[in-house]
Amino acid sequence: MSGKIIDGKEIAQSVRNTLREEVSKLESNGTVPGLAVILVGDDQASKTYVANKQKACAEIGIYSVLFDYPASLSQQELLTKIDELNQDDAIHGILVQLPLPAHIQEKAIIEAISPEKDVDGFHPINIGRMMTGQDAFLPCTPYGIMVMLEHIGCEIAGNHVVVVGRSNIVGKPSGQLFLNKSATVTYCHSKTKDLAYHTKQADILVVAVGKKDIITAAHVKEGAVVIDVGMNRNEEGKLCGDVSFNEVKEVASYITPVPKGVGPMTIAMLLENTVKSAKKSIALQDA
Ligand SMILES: Nc1nc2c(c(=O)[nH]1)N[C@@H](CN(C=O)c1ccc(C(=O)N[C@@H](CCC(=O)O)C(=O)O)cc1)CN2
Repeated sequence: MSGKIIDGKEIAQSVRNTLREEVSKLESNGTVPGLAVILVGDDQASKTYVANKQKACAEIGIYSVLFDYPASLSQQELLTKIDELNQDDAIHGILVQLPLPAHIQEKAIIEAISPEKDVDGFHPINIGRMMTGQDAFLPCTPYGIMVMLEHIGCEIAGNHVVVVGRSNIVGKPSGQLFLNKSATVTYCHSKTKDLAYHTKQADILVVAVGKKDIITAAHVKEGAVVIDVGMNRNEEGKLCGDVSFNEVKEVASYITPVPKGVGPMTIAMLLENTVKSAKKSIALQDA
């Protein structure tokens, strides 16, 4: 079997096309969705992601404003800016690009963002809402994975999903979203004994570890759907995921590539959350 490649770039484009129409309707009713993007420090990859997020906003008519700070910014200065943005009616979403410099506590920053503007879906209130099946801003990468699977018509209920990785922004919430859709979910991590035993049970395998080639063909059941969230560089400096793509695609029924797989979906879902927040703010004004 040779797996079909899930084209994240194409699916993200179709999400953006739908959003462009929604933004134009909002605009004609006097609301321009607004996103504040906060970048602290000089991390090159973060600069690229932030630039891509702003470009995607511009393409569909979302107003975005960048606050680009040096790594020396204090935690208090950042908290003050977030407080100001929480109160700014032109801003519907606030995004603080991660990782932050070591002297700034990620938890304190995430918790300072109003849950109603938390378009990254990282605030404990949104995580709690997601866990209890309430309406919430969903974390963009896990949300993007669900949209990709829906796009290919992948059955979730009753299927066994194995998530490799337990980060707060990808692994843990991905498993929860699958559970919400009635999958049987197993989490694997650095202390898991016999990783291949578990991953071979997966109908859907999600890999978010950040280690090149951690998943090979020997880890994958014939016909499984494989979602690679890894973002690594190989010996030649080229982007690659956590999955040995060339060999696993021969075993999987579907597989996401890196690049042009999950990454573009992360940005598309950020736009989706920002538009959702703008719509909610209008509903609140009208109530
Ligand atoms: N505040 C946040 N910080 C971080 C998040 C997040 O969702 N919110 N996720 C990651 C980084 N990330 C988004 O910020 C992200 C990573 C990768 C891509 C992407 O489109 N990748 C491309 C390749 C890009 C390249 O050439 O370097 C692809 O896969 O095709 C988008 C977003 C950590 N921080």
